[in-house]
Amino acid sequence: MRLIAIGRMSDGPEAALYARYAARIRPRLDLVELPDGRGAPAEIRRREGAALLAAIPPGARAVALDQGGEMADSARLATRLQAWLDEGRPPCFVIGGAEGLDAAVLARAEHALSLGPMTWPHLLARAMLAEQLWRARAIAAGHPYHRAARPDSPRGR
Ligand SMILES: C[S@@+](CC[C@H](N)C(=O)[O-])C[C@H]1O[C@@H](n2cnc3c(N)ncnc32)[C@H](O)[C@@H]1O
Repeated sequence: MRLIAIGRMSDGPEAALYARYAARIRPRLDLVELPDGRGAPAEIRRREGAALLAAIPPGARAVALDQGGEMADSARLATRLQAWLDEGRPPCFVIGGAEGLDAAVLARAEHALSLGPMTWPHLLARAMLAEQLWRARAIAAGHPYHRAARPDSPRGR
């Protein structure tokens, strides 16, 4: 599996968090970091979008991380991920920069995945994705890391 993302992580807390989960994921998750674009917001999105598109291998199953994407629960993601792997087309996840993903990247993606309706910083989104991929693989393997049971919320949804 691959993760293509805008921005370079230094040795900050986001990098440590990402590394903690990414190291556990099988099949392994290769990280490709691309530099932040320069210019006005629309130009940044366009330039970063072109770089992201160029980094997606031809024929790869691109999966965009996007607020407007599917809001799968962890079990659903586990099922999806297993199906993608069984098909022999592992996902190539794509995370945008501060200006978000260009429309061309969203159009290229075969699937869009949401981490919820809130906007997350792109470096944190990487760590959250890595944790969810590790959790998804733990679910698929029957590993006790994931505990699905939770009480009904008194506030509803
Ligand atoms: C700071 S966000 C970009 C915000 C941008 N204004 C937008 O609306 O997309 C940077 C990247 O992190 C990822 N991201 C942030 N929040 C997300 C969420 N709730 N679900 C999925 N991806 C998210 C997306 O790939 C996004 O392009």
